[in-house]
Amino acid sequence: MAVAASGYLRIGATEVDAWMGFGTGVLGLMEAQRDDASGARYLRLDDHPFRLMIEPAEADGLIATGLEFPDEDAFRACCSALTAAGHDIAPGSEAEAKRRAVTAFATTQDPSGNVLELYWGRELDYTPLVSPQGIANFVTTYQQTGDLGFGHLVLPALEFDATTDFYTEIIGMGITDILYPPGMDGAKIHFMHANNPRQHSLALFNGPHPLGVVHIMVEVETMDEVGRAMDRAKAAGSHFLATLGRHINDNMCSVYLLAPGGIAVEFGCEGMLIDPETHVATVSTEGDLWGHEYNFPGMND
Ligand SMILES: Cc1ccc(O)c(O)c1CC[C@@H]1C(=O)CC[C@]2(C)C(=O)CC[C@@H]12
Ligand SMILES: [Fe+2]
Repeated sequence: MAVAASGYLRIGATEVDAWMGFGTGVLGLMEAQRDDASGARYLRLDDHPFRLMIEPAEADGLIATGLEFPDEDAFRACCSALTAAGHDIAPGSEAEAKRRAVTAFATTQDPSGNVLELYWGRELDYTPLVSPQGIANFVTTYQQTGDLGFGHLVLPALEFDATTDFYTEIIGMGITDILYPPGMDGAKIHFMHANNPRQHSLALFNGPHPLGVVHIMVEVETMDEVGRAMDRAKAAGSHFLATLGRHINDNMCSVYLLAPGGIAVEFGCEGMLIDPETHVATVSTEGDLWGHEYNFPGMND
């Protein structure tokens, strides 16, 4: 029943071209050409046909998170467990599955209302990944073969305890660590891993977020690629949501940028891996070894 990875994100954008310009020009992701009459555009990080789907929308924000299951049995078992626990779940049509390049998927919501697409059987893209910014590799695999997923995301979870139980008991994630961020009274973050070594694939924050996602993260192999992305972000006039810093829990050295429309994107390197089978959850009272000075829009006005 354990989920394999955070596979893809569907992002709604009021200005799709601007998002694509940021995705390719600043983040260095590759645009994937796919037949799509809806005006959606696609970004690749690896051999998955896309990891980010950027869709024209009335409002900016996260539309859905695609969670990958290892096979049909695991996918069906999770769907059955959701139904048994009283959650609404809607099967995706064949055409909708084709658009996502998956064999089958089903849509549901976690108890805080975050939309999830559970899927299995992705059709891979064999054409070489060519980053428009010359990034050799995004970190989505380990030991050549294992899938680490696209990166990670943090979802708002007002129903914090019920949502945590939903991911650990039904989706099959494990708690990696729990953070009480210093200076944020009552704030709590649950970092959770899927059945792969990425330290966290999905985290829950016990507050609201107008965009439906607190941030998303993509990882590169070297500090130089983080630095080069910072130069491109500066040249493009992107807002830096946080300065360069290194997290304690996953050792990630990263910077946070704002994409057009406002979604925060963490861009980092050197993320630590864990053994999902044997990992023991810990509790942190600090988020950073150094850096990550936040500058939320309007904070210093
Ligand atoms: C603390 C931490 C560890 C690993 C991560 O990948 C990571 O993103 C974080 C920071 C999480 C978190 C956030 O996303 C938005 C703003 C937050 C709530 C803060 O203001 C402190 C912690 C931050
Ligand atoms: Fe993060």
